Amino acid sequence: MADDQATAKETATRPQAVTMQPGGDAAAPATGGRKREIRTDLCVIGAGSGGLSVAAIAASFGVPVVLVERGAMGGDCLNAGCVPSKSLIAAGERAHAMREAAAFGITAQEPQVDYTALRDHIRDVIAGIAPTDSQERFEAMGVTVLRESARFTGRDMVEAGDAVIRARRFVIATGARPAIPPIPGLAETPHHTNETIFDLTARPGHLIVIGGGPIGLELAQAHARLGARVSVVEAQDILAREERELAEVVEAQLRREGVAFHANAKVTAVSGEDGAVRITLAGGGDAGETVLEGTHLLVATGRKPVLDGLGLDAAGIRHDSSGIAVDQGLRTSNRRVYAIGDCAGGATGGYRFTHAANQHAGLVIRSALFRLRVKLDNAIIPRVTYTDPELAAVGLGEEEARKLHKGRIRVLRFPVAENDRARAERREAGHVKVITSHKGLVLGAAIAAPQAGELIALWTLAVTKKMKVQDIAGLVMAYPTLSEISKRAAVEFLKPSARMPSVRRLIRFLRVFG
Ligand SMILES: Cc1cc2nc3c(=O)[nH]c(=O)nc-3n(C[C@H](O)[C@H](O)[C@H](O)COP(=O)(O)OP(=O)(O)OC[C@H]3O[C@@H](n4cnc5c(N)ncnc54)[C@H](O)[C@@H]3O)c2cc1C
Ligand SMILES: NC(=O)c1ccc[n+]([C@@H]2O[C@H](COP(=O)([O-])OP(=O)(O)OC[C@H]3O[C@@H](n4cnc5c(N)ncnc54)[C@H](O)[C@@H]3O)[C@@H](O)[C@H]2O)c1
Repeated sequence: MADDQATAKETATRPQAVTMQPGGDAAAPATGGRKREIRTDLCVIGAGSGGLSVAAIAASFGVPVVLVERGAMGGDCLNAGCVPSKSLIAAGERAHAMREAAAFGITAQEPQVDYTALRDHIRDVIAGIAPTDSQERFEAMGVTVLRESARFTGRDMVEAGDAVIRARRFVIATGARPAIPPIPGLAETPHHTNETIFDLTARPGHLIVIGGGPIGLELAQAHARLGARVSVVEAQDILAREERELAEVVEAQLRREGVAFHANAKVTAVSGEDGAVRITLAGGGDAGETVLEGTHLLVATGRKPVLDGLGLDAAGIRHDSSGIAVDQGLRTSNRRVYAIGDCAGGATGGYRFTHAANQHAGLVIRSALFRLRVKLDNAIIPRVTYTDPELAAVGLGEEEARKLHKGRIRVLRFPVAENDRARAERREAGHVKVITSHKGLVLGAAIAAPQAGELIALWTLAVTKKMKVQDIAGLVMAYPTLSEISKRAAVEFLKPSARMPSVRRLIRFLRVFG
């Protein structure tokens, strides 16, 4: 989903079209079919979250833009990522609520799940959002949309179908795809990734998920709630990039819901056919070898940038396995070319989120259109895993903060179980953890709680605006809301001062005045 698109009111000046020879050189002798040349200010490759945002904002300023997309408009987020996964998760929540209803005095029921109808729900949500990202909408904004594969043929030239595009600036936003690990037998064994799992029309009997990161866990919990038996196999700890104490909250909840975990396990072999897969593990809590037998296999072992066929070398653009190398201004080694979103490596730090791609888009606009100096700040990008409870974090974690601030930090916690709203809803697992400097500057926060993805907004503001935790402690939060958890964690910062003898002496002294 592209952000920041709604502002494109005026249509952009159209790019100029002329005819030229193959190979991209207007002066070259004709050697075959003629290519049409398009001269434009901005050429964006990829119409996913990042590319659409750049195109929409540039068009809203009347800048001529060519947008090249070889697949579905909207990219991964709309078609195989955020939107289908959150639609599936929403269905899982409904099923879970039916099973858990007895605690509220309502007869609990085992939900009957129709996976074909579930797939239709997912498709319907995608179809509802698709017009926002559509070719028609972007053309109406004045963007020239080419449904082709783009390839650099020179430092300032891209070929796309029968067009050669010469642009002042290029933005590469080609996204990422599932990274499939080289496990013996995996390539020959039927398996799903995020590109196919949302098309299931029957409930998996036993879904084995390889990869205990955000994708693996979100989909594991959703399918378990929809009635599938689910096992997760992970080479490291579960949600290894997050703080252990918070990842453990999520893991414990999934275990309670019946998900089996095999963490710190090595998959040594995969075999089988449709409906009957076998995974052989070494480690994972068992001394020897374990064999898991399942009906379906989902591979969620990370993402790799989509760079194939882009002709990066022809344009002098450096890249490696983490993506296109960019500096803090999102510029590649070719100064005319930026790279944003999931395909970018280097200074982006591998933050692969729709909102990170949108943030990149905003920076590129300032740099390419207004020639301003821009600088990425990864510390202000929140990350959320949409399990239940959700796990959200922003800024520095405890270990990182301790290192950077030479141990002079404060760690504040407050449990969800002491929040009245959470109690009323019987969703008491988790806590908020806030890291500050010894003077109270908010360095980071992490939350495992219901709606942690919403709650992290306050801490994202605090980190972005370099606020002090005392500012949060002084906020009036509506009662009863989950947001009170954040305030109560902030108040923890002030508690030691309430115990200071000097403060108590002052109160005793002030009593003298009546
Ligand atoms: C299952 C799943 C769930 C996710 N959930 C979330 C979430 O809840 N929140 C969140 O913030 N993020 C989430 N993400 C991540 C999010 O989807 C990505 O970070 C985001 O889509 C990246 O946007 P992008 O523009 O970089 O790439 P994409 O959206 O992937 O778009 C890239 C586009 O470029 C096109 N392209 C590639 N090469 C070429 C070429 N040579 N010529 C022309 N076109 C080309 C592709 O066809 C594609 O349409 C999720 C991802 C997955 C897989
Ligand atoms: N809620 C969100 O915002 C959201 C949701 C899903 C995905 N995403 C984005 O997509 C990215 C990719 O997600 P992901 O979960 O696929 O990747 P990830 O890299 O976060 O996690 C993949 C996990 O697979 C494990 N793994 C790798 N090879 C393995 C093997 N052979 N056997 C067992 N385990 C193995 C890794 O140790 C890792 O923990 C995320 O980093 C995130 O940026 C975001």
